[in-house]
Amino acid sequence: MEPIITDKEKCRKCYCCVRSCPVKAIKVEKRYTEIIFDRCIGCGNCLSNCPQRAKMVADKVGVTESLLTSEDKVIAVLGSSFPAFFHNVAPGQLVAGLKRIGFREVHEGAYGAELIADDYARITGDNDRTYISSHCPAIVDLIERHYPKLLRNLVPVVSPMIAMGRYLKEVLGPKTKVVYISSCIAAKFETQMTETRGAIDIVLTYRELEGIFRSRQISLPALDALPFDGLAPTVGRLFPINEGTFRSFSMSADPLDTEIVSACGEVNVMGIIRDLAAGRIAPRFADLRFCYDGCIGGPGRNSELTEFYRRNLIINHYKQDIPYETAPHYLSSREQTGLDRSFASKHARLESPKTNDIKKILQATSKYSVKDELNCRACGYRTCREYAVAVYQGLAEIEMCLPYNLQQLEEDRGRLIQKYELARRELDREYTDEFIVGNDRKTLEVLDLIKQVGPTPTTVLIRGESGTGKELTARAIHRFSKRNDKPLVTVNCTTITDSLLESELFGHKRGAFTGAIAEKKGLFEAADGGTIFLDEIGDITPKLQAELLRVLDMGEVRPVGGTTARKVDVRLIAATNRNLEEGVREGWFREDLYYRLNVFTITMPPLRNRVESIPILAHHFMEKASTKLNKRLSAIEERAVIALTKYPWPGNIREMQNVIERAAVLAHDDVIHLENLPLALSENLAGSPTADLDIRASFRAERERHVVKLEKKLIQRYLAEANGNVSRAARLANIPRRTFYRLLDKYRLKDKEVRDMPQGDRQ
Ligand SMILES: Nc1ncnc2c1ncn2[C@@H]1O[C@H](COP(=O)(O)OP(=O)(O)OP(=O)(O)O)[C@@H](O)[C@H]1O
Repeated sequence: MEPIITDKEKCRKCYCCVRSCPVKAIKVEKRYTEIIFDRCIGCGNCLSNCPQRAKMVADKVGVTESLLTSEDKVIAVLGSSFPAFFHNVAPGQLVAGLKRIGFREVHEGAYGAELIADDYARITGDNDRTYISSHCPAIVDLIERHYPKLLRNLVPVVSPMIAMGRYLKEVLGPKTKVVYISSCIAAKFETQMTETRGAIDIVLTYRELEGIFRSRQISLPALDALPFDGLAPTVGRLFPINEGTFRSFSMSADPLDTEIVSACGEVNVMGIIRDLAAGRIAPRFADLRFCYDGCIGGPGRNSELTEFYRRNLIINHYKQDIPYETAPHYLSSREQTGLDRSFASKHARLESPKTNDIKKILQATSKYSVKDELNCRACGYRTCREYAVAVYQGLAEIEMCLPYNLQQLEEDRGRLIQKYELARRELDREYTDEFIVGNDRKTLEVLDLIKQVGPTPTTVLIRGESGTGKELTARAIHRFSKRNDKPLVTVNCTTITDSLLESELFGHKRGAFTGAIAEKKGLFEAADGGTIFLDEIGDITPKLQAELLRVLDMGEVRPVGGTTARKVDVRLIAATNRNLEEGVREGWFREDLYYRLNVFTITMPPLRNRVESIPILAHHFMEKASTKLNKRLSAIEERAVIALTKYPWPGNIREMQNVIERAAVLAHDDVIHLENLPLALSENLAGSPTADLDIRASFRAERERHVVKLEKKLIQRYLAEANGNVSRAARLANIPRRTFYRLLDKYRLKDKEVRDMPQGDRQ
């Protein structure tokens, strides 16, 4: 099993591991990130930097436990940094704890540094080439996997850990099992290498060992100290701290000596390795450790302690007299141990992209020029180009680019808003689709015009005061048209600013104006095949008028910032309450557009000219209000109807609808009374000289109301008797089917069957 594992469920693809990996050994999969072990150097950065703890050390506790219960002689070796981890207990108590869990002997790994000291001094004294220390397994991996050119510069000697393993097996026999305990993750990788395999059986972290003590309920401070086994190290105990190599190997370390380079920590080490590989520097010896603060800063360190404190703990341990009980066989065998090692190139070469490949990848993430390359590092790579190379090599994904993602989201948002708007408009149409109510001559004339012009492709201009039903008429025209299965897009030209209206109607290209970060389709395109209703057309700018004329003349739209036009098939219905003729005379409305619009005009009469329809409209709005307010209103008091008919209605039908809704709210019983109407209406009625007229009007209104109710009930009854079959219901009623449909429409009795019936059947 690989030493580091990924919990795929926990990984949230935040790219922290990608960002912190010095050799980009992380592959981004669809839902998680994975380590590429051929490239990994075991530095453990991905472990320390994963906020979700999705990257974990593969647990070696289980195998250690079963080894301890076997017949084998199992020896524990404490890495030289152990005093900087187990700082609350005496070293002897730790030894006692280890023996309690079954280790036969406990050694200090620091002795391993002393084992290799002579070889180091000898080899690095030979100045035929630059030597790079090989005691840090992450450095060895770095060179073997990424800088094979420097292989010959590595000191051909094993690390202190491997030296200890080989030494112990030499002295105690090859069947002895050695468990090495340290803060180093790369050590776990090192034991698996062909060149070093067999020396150490298991590498545990200090934390894993702590876990074993906990599970066995062993409290170290409560134990009596026991002596260490084997040979006691001296200067080797200083090995884990920064520059400890020189003390442990008895080498001189003059800070002014440019022949010797000593560095620890990723940034420093990577810089030196690059310099060495490029031949920029050629010291006699480069002592390198990948972790900051040396081996006391390993990924498995005690991070509750500061570097300074950890360092002091090591120095104090070095100065202490630690009890040892050395068996005689340890005193003679040291000379025989073979401590040399070889290195091999494990360089897994990834295919390098060509300039054109990089360009294509950059373009796929909307980077068309150098200016677009933000190098923001959100993806984990230092530059957009490094990231593009990783995408090419299959290590990264296009979706990792944050600015690109944001742009995509913005585009999607734009598309969704547009879809939502269309859906909302359709829903509005579905649920508020109203029929034109009124039985006065002028309303009937309007209905006739709608029926005539509806099925034609003709542009219609609807004129009339505000609230007279212009939009209702536009909807009715669309319903009567052959396009009624396609969208009706309604736009109020005064609700958005002129510049936005243009892009709203015709769309825009990316970068057409500040904020146009993505291309957007316009409403004309959204209405393709259907109808667009431009309300308040008298208020659009001359520039927009020109564009509109172009759409009407050529049947094509040109997006803002675009050079090419797109064909659209849209029927235009426009409405205005402004005097366009005056506009033409005064120059604020283009004459050519005026003539283009004024092909078929429907003028909506103001409510004051359709007084006859007021009672029926009032009842219609009362029913609407009942449904909306969930009230059972059944009548409007006679006096109230008269007051409604006498009022001049400056706000037309909309105003009346609002008045009735307000009255419906105020009504205490199921009748709207005069008192429920606004004062302006009731006062208008008081002392009216036309009382007779009022009574006549009220009689007509009452009769109309009763007739309407009766008619509706009859239609419902016939429909029920015919089980919803309209043809049969019409036969039962002995009226033409078409008339029956008209009545169904009038009373909004469009049951499911009627709706589902093909259009032709309804004629
Ligand atoms: N003949 C009618 N029958 C039923 N309801 C009507 C009628 N005319 C208008 N309405 C209702 O009155 C309200 C105003 O109508 P509409 O929005 O069509 O008027 P408009 O002339 O387009 O107004 P504006 O000029 O302010 O845009 C709507 O709720 C509409 O349903």
